[in-house]
Amino acid sequence: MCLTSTLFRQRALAKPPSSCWRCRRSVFVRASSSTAKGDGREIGRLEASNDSAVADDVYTHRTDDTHESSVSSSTTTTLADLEAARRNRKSEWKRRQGGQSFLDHLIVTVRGGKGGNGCVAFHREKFKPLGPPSGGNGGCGSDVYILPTPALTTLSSVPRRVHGLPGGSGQGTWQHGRNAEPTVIRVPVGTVVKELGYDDPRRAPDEWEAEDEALGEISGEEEKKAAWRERRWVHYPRWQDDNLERDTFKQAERAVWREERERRWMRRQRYLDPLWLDLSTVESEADVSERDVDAPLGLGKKEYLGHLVARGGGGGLGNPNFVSQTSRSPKFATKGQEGERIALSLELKILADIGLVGMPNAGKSTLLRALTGGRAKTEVASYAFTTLNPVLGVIRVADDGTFEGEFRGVNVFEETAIEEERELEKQLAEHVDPSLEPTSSFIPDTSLSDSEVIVNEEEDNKDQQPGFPFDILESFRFTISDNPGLIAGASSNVGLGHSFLRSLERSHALVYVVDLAGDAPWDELRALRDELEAYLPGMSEKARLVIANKADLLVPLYEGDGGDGHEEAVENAKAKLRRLEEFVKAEMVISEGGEAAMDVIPVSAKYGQNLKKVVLAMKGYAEEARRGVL
Ligand SMILES: Nc1nc2c(ncn2[C@@H]2O[C@H](COP(=O)(O)OP(=O)(O)OP(=O)(O)O)[C@@H](O)[C@H]2O)c(=O)[nH]1
Ligand SMILES: [Mg+2]
Repeated sequence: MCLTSTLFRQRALAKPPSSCWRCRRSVFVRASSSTAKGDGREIGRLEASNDSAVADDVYTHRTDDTHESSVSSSTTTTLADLEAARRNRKSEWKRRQGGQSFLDHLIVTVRGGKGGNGCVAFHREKFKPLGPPSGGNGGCGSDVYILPTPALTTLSSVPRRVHGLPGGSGQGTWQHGRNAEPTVIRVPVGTVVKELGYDDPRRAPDEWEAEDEALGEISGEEEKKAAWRERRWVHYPRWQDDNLERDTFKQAERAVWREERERRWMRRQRYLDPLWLDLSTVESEADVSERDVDAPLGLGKKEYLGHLVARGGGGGLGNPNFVSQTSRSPKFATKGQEGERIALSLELKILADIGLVGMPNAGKSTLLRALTGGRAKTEVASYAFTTLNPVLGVIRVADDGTFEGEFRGVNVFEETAIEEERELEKQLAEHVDPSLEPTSSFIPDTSLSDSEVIVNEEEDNKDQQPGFPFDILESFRFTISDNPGLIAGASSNVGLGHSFLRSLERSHALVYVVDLAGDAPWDELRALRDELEAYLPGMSEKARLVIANKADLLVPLYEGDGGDGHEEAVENAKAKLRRLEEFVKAEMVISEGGEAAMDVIPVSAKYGQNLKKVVLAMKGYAEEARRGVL
């Protein structure tokens, strides 16, 4: 049943639309139609059952019945789905704010190249006025491949529409057209490619539906028939009418139709087994296929192009192909075939050893900056949803647990450039002090002079080069991904939704980050666990550790040491931490590791306190994962 009619009956639409918005045909379907016809098998049967209808039926291929069956499985779409889709669009839009070039989900429409046309020509030579037919065949359109490429880290460089190149047309004196070069879509390693299903509303029409659509706009049977022929045949100049009368042409037309029907049927079969590729490793030809032993000697080694996703159309046939006993000089040739059209959904899953999961403002980005000594360029600010897309950081650890961030000696990790820029803009807008310059990303140690601060920043750049002293100490490295904040209700796309969690699916271990200074960190933990479960049942079992951040706020470090209220603050902080630990013991067990409770480590990411413990624990998980224990 047509989706638009369903929506109308649910009163989601005020009046019935004149055409189905998904397949864009003006067929409006009866409410009583059967829902059992929705699969591609049925479509294939209906297509195949048109056996005897040849010349008159060739241009009206898709009947209303097939239209009904093709859209019948959409009936399950409800208003809640539409609302979820709207929220999804909104959260995607939010994630694209601020010129973010990171892209981890994309729908790409792919079209194989069109085949070149065949040629109608006759050989001409001196003293030989009536030469044989000599039109060349058209070349094949380009096939489209998809190739995982290690140099890419985001899908932003992948075009949304990919059209293969057309094949060259055939020419006189038996010159065949050139086959088009293959087209390669390069995607980052870790991309999952899924073909959109037949009933997916985001799917673009395939090559046959596109033709039906174009022909559907033409009124009158004769005109449709003429348009159908126009798309398939090339005639010798001024011989079109004559050709249409001839039996040889009618025979050829029937043969073309039979072959076309077979291709249509095969295309529908493809919907039953949609493409699904997990491109997690870099592949080479050697991994995938054996070399063809029958290939001619001396043939250069073929470059590996990746996985074939859409075939280019075959080239048209030149007029020598239609020579027969009864027709020695056929004056027609076929045009090139359309390439396959498919819609692919690309999802990028970042592979990190550890994934940070926490509410907005819990301090995930500050933690990543502290662990990498500020090398991971993730934004820190005091408002929710500062981080809009996952950011990866590499943690380098020495044997004794010293990590690079600690080694760099930066004291405080605070608000980064964006927060400062906003502050500056605000002040400029209020005309406070136009000469105000943004300060350094870090608040330096008060014992350093201004000139030393600058040196510190220069050294920061130098550290990127080889020869940094930590290179000698480093014995292990692992990756952490900082993620946008997850909030209760994210599963229904509240906030930024939880689409970014797809990156965490492939992380070996997850670590919760909660704000210990908040009112009820245990409630935060519960909500986080529930959201992970709502996203993917069983996903919360990957969580291994709870980091209780912002411990410094409970017991101020630099003020009142031993002063009034300090003892009391310490006692309160201890009591809160104990309560959190009890909650974790009671509710957050690691089932895989034999019902053990998760560790809770209080830290201050901002001031780099107690991070060594965190690093050692994370290192343990990463090592376990590499040994295949996790
Ligand atoms: N006092 C104190 N403040 C912290 C600490 N860690 C983070 N903050 C502050 O908390 C605020 C939020 O920090 P972020 O690192 O941006 O938090 P986030 O979890 O990445 O937030 P989103 O990206 O919005 O999800 C910033 O103002 C930080 O300076 C800490 O250990 N102590
Ligand atoms: Mg953040």
